[in-house]
Amino acid sequence: MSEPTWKTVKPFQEIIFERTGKIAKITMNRPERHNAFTPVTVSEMIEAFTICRDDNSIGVIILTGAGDKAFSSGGDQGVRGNGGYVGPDHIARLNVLDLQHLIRIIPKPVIAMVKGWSVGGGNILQLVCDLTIAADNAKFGQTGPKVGSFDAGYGSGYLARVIGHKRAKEVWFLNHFYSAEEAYQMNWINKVVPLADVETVTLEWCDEILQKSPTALRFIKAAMNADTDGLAGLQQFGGDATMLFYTTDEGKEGRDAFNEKRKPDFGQFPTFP
Ligand SMILES: CC(C)(COP(=O)(O)OP(=O)(O)OC[C@H]1O[C@@H](n2cnc3c(N)ncnc32)[C@H](O)[C@@H]1OP(=O)(O)O)[C@@H](O)C(=O)NCCC(=O)NCCSC(=O)CCC(=O)c1ccccc1C(=O)O
Repeated sequence: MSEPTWKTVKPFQEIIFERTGKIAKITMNRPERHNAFTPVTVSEMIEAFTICRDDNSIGVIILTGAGDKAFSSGGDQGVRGNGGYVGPDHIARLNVLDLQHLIRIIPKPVIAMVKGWSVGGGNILQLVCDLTIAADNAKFGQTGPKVGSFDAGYGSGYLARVIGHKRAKEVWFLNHFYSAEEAYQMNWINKVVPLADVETVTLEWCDEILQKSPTALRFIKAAMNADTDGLAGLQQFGGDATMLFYTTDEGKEGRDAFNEKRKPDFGQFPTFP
């Protein structure tokens, strides 16, 4: 595979947002803090993911951290205030929860490309991505109870679905770090590759995914989320079904009949067993 040419999509302060062809890459860019995120980092990621969601020419998204030492070490404890993390607007917030949700509902595959530390809220971001490819220097863990924090949402319930309840409690109660190989054995991640190959392999997976039907992938993602996310997941799946229905002649007949002030003729459309 030839070297990719990454082009900046939009300049940001605390992330890098690039693309090569139909592949977007969002990089948390605070390597001096092991890519710990602030409210600014998170709101920039939300903006970049939203651009990816709306851009029809982007088919798959990579989330990663700058440098080889860390994917992310979670919320920046230096800007943790009273009730959340504080940015330039002086409001304490946990906007990473909005980002987790966005990664879950964005109807395109999101791949975490993990090098080095994947810790705390950073590791939850890795968890909520659809797939994770790790370099062999990656280390995974939750530190919340050590630093006075916890994630009782995806970070607990979804983690338990992914690696099992006993393992998830071990992760949260003991706060150990796990090697990439251990994380792979626990089904926490999809693949471990040498550090030097991690981007090449991630791009190969992206290229394979891009050969597949985007609508099929969208529904597979939504269906799996519906299974784990309750009514919110079903809402997402239902929204996708409505979107498809709106593209059918039967759906359009309802709209057209209303606008033309006539009775709709739904009998003309086939039904399937
Ligand atoms: C990751 C470490 C184990 C790496 O250790 P080491 O290799 O020895 O590097 P260090 O020398 O410790 O770190 C280098 C440099 O970076 C600074 N740094 C590292 N992590 C952070 C951080 N999270 N915040 C601020 N700064 C950080 C470190 O101080 C060093 O700076 P110097 O100036 O050189 O001293 C180790 O670094 C480590 O344990 N880091 C802390 C990990 C951690 O506890 N993270 C926070 C967990 S809590 C969290 O993420 C909450 C997230 C959240 O918002 C949330 C809340 C509620 C619900 C959901 C969420 C959610 O995120 O989903």
